[in-house]
Amino acid sequence: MNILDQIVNDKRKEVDLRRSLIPTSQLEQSVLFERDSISLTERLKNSDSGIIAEHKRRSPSKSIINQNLNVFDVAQGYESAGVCGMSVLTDGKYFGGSMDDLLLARASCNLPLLRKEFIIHTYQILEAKAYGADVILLIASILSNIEIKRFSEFAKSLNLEVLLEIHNEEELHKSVMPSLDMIGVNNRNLKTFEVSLETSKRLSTLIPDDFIKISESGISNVSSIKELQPYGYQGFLIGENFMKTDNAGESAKSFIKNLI
Ligand SMILES: O=P(O)(O)OC[C@@H](O)[C@@H](O)c1c[nH]c2ccccc12
Repeated sequence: MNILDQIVNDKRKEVDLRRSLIPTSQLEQSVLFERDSISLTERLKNSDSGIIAEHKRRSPSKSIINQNLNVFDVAQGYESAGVCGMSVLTDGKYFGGSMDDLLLARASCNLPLLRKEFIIHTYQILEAKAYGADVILLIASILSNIEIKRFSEFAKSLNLEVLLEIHNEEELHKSVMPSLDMIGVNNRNLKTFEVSLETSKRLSTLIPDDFIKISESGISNVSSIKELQPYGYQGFLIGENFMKTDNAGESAKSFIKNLI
């Protein structure tokens, strides 16, 4: 069994447990359900940098990245650095994140927030809304075409934007549909952890122009972004490169200064 299969197996158990404790009616009562979403796509369209900065304590590929930062400093730092949006990992077992991280990020900044999670059930989309997210991630390699349709349409009905993540051509073809807002190419293969920016370059021409294109993972310098921009990428998702430093916000700030 590869690591992605393991994560999804654990996630199914976790979601069952969560659903048995907190009914959807309770999630729908969250005050954050009434909040107007902030559009990530609009920010990306109007940005010179396109940086989406991630809060990520650890990962299965790198183990510990940084356990010493707190989410509100990171969120405020990213906001004052001028990023377009923030991605918050909420998986606990493999990434050291939590729903509380999302909630604290929401309370600390006015950035569009992406719930970075392995979504396999509509319940997790309600949770995303109830804890202050503006955008959800759907990972094509773990979902069927029908699930992608059902989940993305459900997200849109809650005024959440949808980022669909792909890693190869087959995943792209099975997923393209009007209920998506952004298509992200993960440069990291989640089954083997291999990283290559060539994946973004290769798939770029196949992504229809109706979607904002985002390149994800393994971006550690400005020259990688300059390399990807001619391929039509308007968003760049960066985690480890900022989180491995003592001050993620300052790191993002100097990165953006060098970029624009
Ligand atoms: O830390 P990096 O290499 O900059 O990567 C960030 C982000 O792209 C990565 O965390 C990610 C992309 N897709 C995912 C899906 C699940 C968990 C994590 C991810």
